Amino acid sequence: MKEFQERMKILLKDDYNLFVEALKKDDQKALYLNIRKDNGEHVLKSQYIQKHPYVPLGYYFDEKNYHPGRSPYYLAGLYYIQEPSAMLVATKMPIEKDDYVLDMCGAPGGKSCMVANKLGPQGLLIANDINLSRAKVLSENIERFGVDQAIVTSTDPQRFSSILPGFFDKIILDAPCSGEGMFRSKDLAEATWSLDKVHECAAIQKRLIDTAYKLLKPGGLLMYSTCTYSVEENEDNVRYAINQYDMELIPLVHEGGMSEGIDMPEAIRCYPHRYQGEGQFMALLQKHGHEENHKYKAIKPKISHDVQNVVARFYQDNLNVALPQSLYENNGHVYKILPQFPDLGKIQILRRGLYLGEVRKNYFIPSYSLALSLKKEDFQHYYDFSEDSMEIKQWIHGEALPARGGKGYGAILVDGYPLSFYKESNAIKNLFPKGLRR
Ligand SMILES: C[S@@+](CC[C@H](N)C(=O)[O-])C[C@H]1O[C@@H](n2cnc3c(N)ncnc32)[C@H](O)[C@@H]1O
Repeated sequence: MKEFQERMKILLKDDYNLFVEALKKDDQKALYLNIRKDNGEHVLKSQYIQKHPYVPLGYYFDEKNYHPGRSPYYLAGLYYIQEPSAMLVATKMPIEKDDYVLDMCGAPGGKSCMVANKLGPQGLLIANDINLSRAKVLSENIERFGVDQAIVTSTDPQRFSSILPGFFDKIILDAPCSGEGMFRSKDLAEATWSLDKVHECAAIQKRLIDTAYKLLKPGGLLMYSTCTYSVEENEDNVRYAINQYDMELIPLVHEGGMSEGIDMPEAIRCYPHRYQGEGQFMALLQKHGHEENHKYKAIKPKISHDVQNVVARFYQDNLNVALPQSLYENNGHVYKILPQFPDLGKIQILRRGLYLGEVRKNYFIPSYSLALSLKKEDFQHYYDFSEDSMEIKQWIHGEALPARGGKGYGAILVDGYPLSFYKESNAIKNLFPKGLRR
């Protein structure tokens, strides 16, 4: 780590001591609200939060006194907990409602869920991570946010190149990196850093830039970001993109505390002694060139009449919303797909749009994600309990509740926000996912 410290001294000059002091402090926690949930701010404990100055829907919170991650509101998808500098990446990415967006290295999903906050019904997000177990977490977070314009995949992004060249309006490349921006004081004493690692990461990042360029539409935007300070992994790679390809650096707006890139005023660097958050780098690049003539295959609805009828009957008997127009069934698992969803061939897909639930024999088991994508008024039946009620504690623990005289499927709500489905007969049977119970 001595070598890392020497490099930081050269990089930061007079600021180095301030930087070392800042690393002694606890890291700052933050969250942003899910735009799909009305009035989400009211569920936050106002005495422990502070509005993030530059992130719409973003808040810092006091982790010593407030644990929003433990609240049932978290399980109801009201917010995403993310490091405050990392939040800037998707905040600074200009996203239009009907954009097709790829999050190449998406897990656990902090940027993907914020992109989903900005997309409209015609938009598309492909959220990918090469690592399957991390991609599963990404998929769970997309589920919790009730997103229906997203496909979650786990593949080497290079594999998209033959299927979707020139397809995306926007790509976020939040690259795997040496992670220097996440170090705290104690890390400085431990040998977890090496220059070899920096060079290894820089090489991987260049290959990811190559792929991103192929996948972008002419005129499309690439947000390149890392949580590290090394110039090799940041400005050098941005220069590589500009020199190697027909790409232009688009200036990002610097707000209080954000620093310029090294000899690159268009880019943003965040340092813990200047900005309330960890280390972060981001730069926005635009691909030049003319419209290319590629053909993409859209995924077609695929469901048998019998299965569709079972799902339709469930909607009619229990919900106040129409059955989605395009459904896709895979071994009894039913998804709502959208016309803009491309056919991804043999790429491993973890989530193909909104997962509605499973048809077994001739009945339908509605999913947690369906519940979280709906509003209170979309259910014909529900029981609404407060955040700190015994019923909500029992529910999250996986217990059934005593019957209250209803029949069939409905939603358990926490202060008006759907948390999961239940099935009532002689008890209120718990359909909250087993893996999330606590
Ligand atoms: C910095 S993290 C991404 C954080 C994420 N964007 C977020 O905001 O929650 C980098 C991710 O890149 C993934 N990764 C590593 N190599 C990759 C590759 N070649 N292609 C795609 N993802 C990769 C890692 O599994 C890791 O989850």
